[in-house]
Amino acid sequence: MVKICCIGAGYVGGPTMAVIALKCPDIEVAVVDISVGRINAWNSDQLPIYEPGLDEVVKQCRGKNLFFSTDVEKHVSEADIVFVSVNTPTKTQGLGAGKAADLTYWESAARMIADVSKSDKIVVEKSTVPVKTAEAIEKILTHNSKGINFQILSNPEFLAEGTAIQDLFNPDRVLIGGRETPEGQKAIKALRDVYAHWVPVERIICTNLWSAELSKLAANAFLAQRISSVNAMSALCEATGADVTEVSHAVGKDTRIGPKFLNASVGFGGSCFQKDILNLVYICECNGLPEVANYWKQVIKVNDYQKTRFVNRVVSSMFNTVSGKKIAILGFAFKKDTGDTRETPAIDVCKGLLGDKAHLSIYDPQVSGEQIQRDLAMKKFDWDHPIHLQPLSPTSVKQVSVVWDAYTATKDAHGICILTEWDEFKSLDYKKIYDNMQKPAFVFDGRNVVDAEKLREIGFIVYSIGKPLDAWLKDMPAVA
Ligand SMILES: NC(=O)C1=CN([C@@H]2O[C@H](COP(=O)(O)OP(=O)(O)OC[C@H]3O[C@@H](n4cnc5c(N)ncnc54)[C@H](O)[C@@H]3O)[C@@H](O)[C@H]2O)C=CC1
Ligand SMILES: O=C(O)[C@H]1O[C@H](OP(=O)(O)OP(=O)(O)OC[C@H]2O[C@@H](n3ccc(=O)[nH]c3=O)[C@H](O)[C@@H]2O)[C@H](O)[C@@H](O)[C@@H]1O
Repeated sequence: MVKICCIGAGYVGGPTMAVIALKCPDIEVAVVDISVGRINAWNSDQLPIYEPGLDEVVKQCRGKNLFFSTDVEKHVSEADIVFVSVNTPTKTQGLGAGKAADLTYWESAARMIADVSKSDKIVVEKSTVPVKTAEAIEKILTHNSKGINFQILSNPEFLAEGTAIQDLFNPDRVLIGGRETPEGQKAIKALRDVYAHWVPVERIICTNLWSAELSKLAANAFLAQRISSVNAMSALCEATGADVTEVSHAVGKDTRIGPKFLNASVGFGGSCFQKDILNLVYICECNGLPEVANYWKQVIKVNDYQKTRFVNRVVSSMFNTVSGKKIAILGFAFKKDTGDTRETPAIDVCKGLLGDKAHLSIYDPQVSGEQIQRDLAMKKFDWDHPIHLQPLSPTSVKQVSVVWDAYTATKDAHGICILTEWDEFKSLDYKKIYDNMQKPAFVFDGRNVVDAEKLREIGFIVYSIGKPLDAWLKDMPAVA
């Protein structure tokens, strides 16, 4: 029986391995992690991450051919294929701080693999890494190998949170990069055989190592660039009276452009877009390509601009101050159907409003108060280090309360900011909410989820990203 071990039981390692176990009953899969809490949660009824459909997949295989364990060394030494799916956050200190990927966790995993291995292994980069990482990993493994043969493959993951199981069941493509030697090709075939249990072979793309590594960074950069493009347009729409939804629709109808990923928003978030683009920028700079670096940097600058623009819109609309005012924040996760808050635009928007002395009442159906408090107190880039290495929850940020339903959050509020597109925000009883708010009552829809016309009929002053402005808002222009 082929044995797989995955180092890192996070958002990628957990769901990916659960699906491999489900689709490949002839393979034994062990997911290992140094975080005892995370592994305990994977072995309980309350999984450590919220992902639609994940519970069922885990329930079907756990204890049969899927195991979660903290015995990292045992499972690595027994495995034929070792996936490495550990954090690759942005460096916070030293050379390349604020841009380069921090490969500390990857390197320590590689050294451990070399230490405990007694048989040949295929080592698979699942984490997103800088192009050429495989070369460094190869060096670590071969210099410490005691004669064991390691083949390195790059097999980046393209799943999106909230749809991880769907994406894994039916991926657009699986990408496998390896050495162009007979041994490298043999390793590629072994991994292709795993995916071929359920992925049509024409969707399994095999390349050289560097193409696979770079394709992952490129894919995330292209996706984020689309959002920054539409968000840049949203500012121009507000200035001209065009409607960004109509513009996106018209642009996306061109089959060369396509309709997906053209929703204007308060900004993109999530653990990867910013981190991976910063990493790409750093690699370009290191390779003497400042023009290319600046081109991609602009995607992040526009994203920051969009968040600042939103905060300024809120403050300027409310008579240029939110000091002492209650603002309800609906949604804190970086997108719907996940409890993940890493690099969520809500952090920057909340910090911006707190900077203007607002009182925030925050509601998100999947994010705990403790997490929100930690996020609002955390330093930039700390969020993507392993949980057990993150700062313990500090004292709560005063002026912030976290509540468990939208009606409590909005009671007596002066304004509402919608920052995540949770479906439930579409069907709230906005009449009831309006009646319980201070007047004039404002809604700032950072995700274009509400029916603005209906809300205006109720009496709200409504701001929707990239849509023609209410007369009130026109009179109070926001400067980003
Ligand atoms: N979150 C996402 O949707 C996606 C993430 N990625 C990439 O996948 C990688 C992992 O991301 P996530 O799963 O989100 O991270 P995560 O933080 O959820 O999980 C990583 C896990 O690795 C563990 N770990 C770190 N060092 C370890 C070691 N030496 N031995 C054992 N366990 C160790 C940590 O304790 C943590 O539980 C990153 O490179 C990310 O860029 C790629 C595609 C999608
Ligand atoms: O490498 C990764 O981590 C992953 O990053 C993204 O996945 P994810 O961040 O989970 O979620 P997305 O659906 O891409 O959304 C990212 C952010 O963009 C925002 N977004 C998305 C689409 C859109 O049209 N507009 C928009 O503002 C979302 O609200 C969210 O804040 C990519 O979609 C995945 O392919 C990739 O594997």
